[in-house]
Amino acid sequence: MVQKISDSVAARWTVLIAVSLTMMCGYFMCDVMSPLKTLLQEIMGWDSVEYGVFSSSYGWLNVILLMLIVGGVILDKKGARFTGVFATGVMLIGAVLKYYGIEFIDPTIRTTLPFFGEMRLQLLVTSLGYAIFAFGYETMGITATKIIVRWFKGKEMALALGMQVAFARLGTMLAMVAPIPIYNMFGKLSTPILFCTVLLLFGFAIFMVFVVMDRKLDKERAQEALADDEKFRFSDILLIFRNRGFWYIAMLCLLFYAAVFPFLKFATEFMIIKFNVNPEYAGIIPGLLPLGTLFLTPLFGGIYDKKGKGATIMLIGTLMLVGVYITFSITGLNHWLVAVAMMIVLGIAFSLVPSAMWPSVAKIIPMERLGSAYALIFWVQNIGLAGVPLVVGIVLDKYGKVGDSYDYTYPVYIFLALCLTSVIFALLLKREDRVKGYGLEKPNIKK
Ligand SMILES: NCCCC[C@H](NC(=O)[C@@H](N)CCCCN)C(=O)O
Repeated sequence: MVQKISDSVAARWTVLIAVSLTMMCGYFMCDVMSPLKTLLQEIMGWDSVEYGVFSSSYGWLNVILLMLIVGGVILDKKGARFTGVFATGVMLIGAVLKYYGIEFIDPTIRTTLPFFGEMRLQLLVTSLGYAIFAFGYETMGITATKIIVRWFKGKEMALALGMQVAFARLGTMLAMVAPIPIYNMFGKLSTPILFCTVLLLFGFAIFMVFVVMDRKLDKERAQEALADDEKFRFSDILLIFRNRGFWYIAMLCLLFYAAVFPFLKFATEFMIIKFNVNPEYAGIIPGLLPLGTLFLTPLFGGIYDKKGKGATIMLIGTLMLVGVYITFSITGLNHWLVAVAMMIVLGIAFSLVPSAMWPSVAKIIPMERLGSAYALIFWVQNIGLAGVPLVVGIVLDKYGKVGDSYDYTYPVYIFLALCLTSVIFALLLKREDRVKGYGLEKPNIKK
């Protein structure tokens, strides 16, 4: 049998590292504003609703204009190399616009928009930048997943997917920990964004390593009769829509991720207000979450590969998240050690669910529809990623204002409701697996 470049362990792990590093830079940019929420309020005058509008702009293009689905189509039509370069370029354009908004636009200038009414010009431009960035970032997310499937199919795929998520968490951790020290060093709110933009440029360059190697793989594969298994087809969407297991996992993804990533957008301020943490170090506690997931996601992925129990792993993860938000909701529990302990539990939950969820999609949806399925799940998930921060911002502003500060009781209830509902979908998925025999409880590696 002819050896392909993807048969070389060194080559495929080089590809994984290159793609994961590009994504890591994207994850850093995605959450870089989160620890700056309080400073945005103090320096630029943004209130919680405005911060919520900014965070929800994540879905303006991806969800409302269905651009995430367009990203999936581009991926099919033009392939992973083109789409990766395109998506990283789009991320860069969005990042530059976001930087421009914060650095150069006077926060007092207001503009009037049809339907939306009056708003800060700075908020509008920064949000547009974030919306463009999010389109590139999510498109790159689907592209990265397909690249890993393409290079690792039949090999250590779940471990590779787990490693990519681990790199992603490193990016989120940087976003939690680095912005405030960078701000303190340079005294400007825009500098952390500039820092990320430069890193993204590095991500763009490193993606070229993949481009070169993948071109080689393409040449080798051209000699084989390739199955048409990586295409995005509109007809596939209907077939996926009829699959109940898909909906259970998509809803679980929507609810679970909506209870974690949007929380991180408010977590630094939450640590300051509820646990009286010094603002200078407040980002470090939420930063513990990605730190733990960094090591645990590949570990749990490996366990799923060898021992199975995917549906149970997801159920345990959602139950742990419920425990975290119940603890956060108890008024008297406000020692910073409780915050640290809960972040560790949250980190374990946030490793369990993704490590089992992403490989499980491949057991529910046949290979030829997997690309479409990932694009659709990302789209459903983006509804929560975009909508929940806006709802939390509005709730904080309407019902949580306490002088210049906020009471986070209602937002914690919102997050608790989201994860309680996710438990229901985890249970439904487990039952559907028993009925349909998807094999979610079976190991991925066949003996
Ligand atoms: N190979 C599958 C990787 C998915 C990882 C997953 N990412 C997402 O779900 C993205 N749609 C967006 C996450 C938003 C982060 N700011 C993850 O667990 O990160």
